[in-house]
Amino acid sequence: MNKPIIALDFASKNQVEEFLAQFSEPLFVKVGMELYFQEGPELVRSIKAQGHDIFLDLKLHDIPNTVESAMRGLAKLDVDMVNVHAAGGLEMMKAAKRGLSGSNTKLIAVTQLTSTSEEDMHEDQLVYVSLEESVLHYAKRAMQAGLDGVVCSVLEAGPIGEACGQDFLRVTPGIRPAAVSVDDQKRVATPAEAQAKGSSHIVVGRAITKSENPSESYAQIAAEWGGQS
Ligand SMILES: O=C(O)c1cc(=O)[nH]c(=O)n1[C@@H]1O[C@H](COP(=O)(O)O)[C@@H](O)[C@H]1O
Repeated sequence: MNKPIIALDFASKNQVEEFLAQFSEPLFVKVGMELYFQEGPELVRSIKAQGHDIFLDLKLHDIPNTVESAMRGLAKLDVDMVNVHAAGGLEMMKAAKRGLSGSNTKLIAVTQLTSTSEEDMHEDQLVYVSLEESVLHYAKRAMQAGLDGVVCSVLEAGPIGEACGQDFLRVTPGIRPAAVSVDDQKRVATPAEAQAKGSSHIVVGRAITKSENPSESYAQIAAEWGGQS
């Protein structure tokens, strides 16, 4: 099983270093927009040099040419995983993949954000299929574009595994241990549910980073998920 991916949603390098100092083992961490826009590629290099795996979550969504060039730059960081928005379309996803050619970085596509409910999707996007159908459609397009997998909620991980194969990654945020508040997430599940319903990876932020004892919360989540901590 894969390690839980810890979302390092912090605003500064100091906060990240303070957080990482509480762990003695190599982690799989996610660097997202908040941190990357403050600290840039230098921090990514430094986290990598400490032996951690990195999912660089910048959710690219632009015209194919721009995304391809941006990915060519990100490929040089040699991170483990990056993402785009599937809503950017088949050609954009193919272009993103071309930009990464020659690197070992896995490319996944965000389907419908886990903060989106079916009602939100209808109102905001005027998409009137079910949320699961929309997510499945995006997953099939991502597979057609040659991507390694998708970001989805635990609720869609099983159907995507059946439609796209078990090797196609189902990276699932929106993870909440039973006692932790849901905040802005709408499609949530516990680590044990993620395990039972076919996620390949879980992404956990606040349940660890805002915990009184992050390393203990991480160990509990990893044990419930069944991954190595
Ligand atoms: O691409 C992502 O990582 C992502 C996609 C998605 O649909 N939902 C989602 O929550 N995320 C990210 O996953 C993390 C979840 O954080 P918590 O809600 O604090 O566990 C955040 O860093 C989000 O940016």
